[in-house]
Amino acid sequence: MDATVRQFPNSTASDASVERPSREEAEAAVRVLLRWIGDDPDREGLVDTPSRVVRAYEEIFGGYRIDPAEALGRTFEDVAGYNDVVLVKDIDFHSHCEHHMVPIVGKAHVAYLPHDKVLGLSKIARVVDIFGRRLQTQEAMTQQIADTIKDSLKPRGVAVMLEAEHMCMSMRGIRTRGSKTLTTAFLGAFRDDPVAQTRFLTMVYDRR
Ligand SMILES: Nc1nc2c(ncn2[C@@H]2O[C@H](COP(=O)(O)OP(=O)(O)OP(=O)(O)O)[C@@H](O)[C@H]2O)c(=O)[nH]1
Ligand SMILES: [Zn+2]
Repeated sequence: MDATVRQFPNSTASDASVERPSREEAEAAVRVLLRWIGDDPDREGLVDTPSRVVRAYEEIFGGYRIDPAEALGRTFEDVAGYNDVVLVKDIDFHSHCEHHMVPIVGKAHVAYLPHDKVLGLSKIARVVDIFGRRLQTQEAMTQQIADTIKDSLKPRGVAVMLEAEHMCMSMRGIRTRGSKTLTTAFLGAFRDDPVAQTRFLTMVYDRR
């Protein structure tokens, strides 16, 4: 493994030191898949495809090499005593399901109740992007976003909702088109307070 590449596994159950194959090995694996689907990896249109796919994977799955807690960056305290909910909604995200490695496409809505300090707004979208660029289940991704904000910022509460279409359900398998899966994680002050949860959902669904 390239020792200069830091990796952050997507589960506490997996090992960060899992050996990383070389780029050549990864490209050879793509050639095998091209043959498996019935195409000819040596035809002109496909000769560069293995290297393109590996480069694309570096980007699409780049979230394993970024520490989400670090990405949240600095906090700000000078917000004139603002202490109410902060919601960033309609954050577009792409991920890939860990069962079929095909896309999950959706929106994330992330809110927290500050405890004296706030986050840079873009950093919330960055955390969504980092977890999205790993193999995921929607449930795990929802919980990971909430836990990262809770652990780094120590706010009074965190609420996360993801709504997404799973291409493994629309392109293949059951082939349901357009169905959406909704998942929520409510932590701290949101956890046992239906009023706070309803307020979050009202703010998310207010489309004016
Ligand atoms: N809970 C959960 N399930 C997911 C997610 N993404 C995909 N799945 C499901 O993972 C399951 C895998 O089921 P399996 O029976 O092992 O695989 P499969 O034969 O390909 O299943 P089908 O999709 O029903 O054809 C499917 O029901 C998928 O819909 C996710 O984010 N969360
Ligand atoms: Zn799937």
